[in-house]
Amino acid sequence: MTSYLRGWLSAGISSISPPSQTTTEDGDNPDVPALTRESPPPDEDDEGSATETERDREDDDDSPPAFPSLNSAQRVQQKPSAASNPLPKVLTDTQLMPPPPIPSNRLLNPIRAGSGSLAVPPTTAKRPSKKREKVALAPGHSPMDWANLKASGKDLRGIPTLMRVSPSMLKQHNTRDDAWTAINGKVYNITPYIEFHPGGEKELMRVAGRDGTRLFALTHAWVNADMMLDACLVGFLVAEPSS
Ligand code: HEM
Repeated sequence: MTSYLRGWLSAGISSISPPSQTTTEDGDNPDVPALTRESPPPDEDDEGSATETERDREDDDDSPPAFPSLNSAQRVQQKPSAASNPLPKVLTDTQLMPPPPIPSNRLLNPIRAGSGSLAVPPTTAKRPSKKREKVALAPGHSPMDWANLKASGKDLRGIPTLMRVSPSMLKQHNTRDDAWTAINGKVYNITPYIEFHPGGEKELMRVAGRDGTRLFALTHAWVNADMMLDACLVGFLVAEPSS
């Protein structure tokens, strides 16, 4: 180990010439060792005499350089054998990827299939027993008008703060002018919505004064009650307080 280090050190030092033999760049600090030039440039005289004739010959060559240069991108782009074969290669039927398999009947018709990840929710998969009536809404009562009314900032709740509503409290709000219903645990004042309901007043009033979650879901599970009635939120349905 020691001999290895010694050998390595001496080899390193030998490549550095002693300060006395070198001329440093600034020339006035002989203590700083400088690297010896392993291959000093040839003498100027030598260079001149050896290449004189070659240089003369080069100077005589007046042929311009190739343009575009031989390895330029421009040249490469022009290169493809497009000239010889201008048409792109067309794959035959056997070379093409086969078409995907035809989906099974079950995926195409989830309602008939009965279940499966693509099936519609069971609440609306069943044919309604009664004919559904869509009511002609009075002018100024379109879904867009309802959205505008909600956004107007008008009070549609009829109460100052949100409340806990028990089923017995809910029951008291069952008239057209004061109708509340509960859907998914939230209690809404549905009176302002009556004239905007596409299913009509009569159908909507079926849930007045009671929990309408089930009937609502059975009728139109796709309707987002939370979004439709957010401005009418009165409070939250709670269990009857024990007396
Ligand atoms: C309580 C909150 C309710 C809200 C926010 C509400 C909202 C809506 C909306 C947005 C539609 C139009 C749906 C569409 O075009 O796809 C609709 C239609 C309808 N709703 Fe309601 N609804 C409510 C309650 C009820 C209730 C309790 C019934 C009674 C069963 C009912 C019966 C209907 C009917 C029959 C239609 C029209 C027929 C149809 O579009 O297929 N709705 N409702």
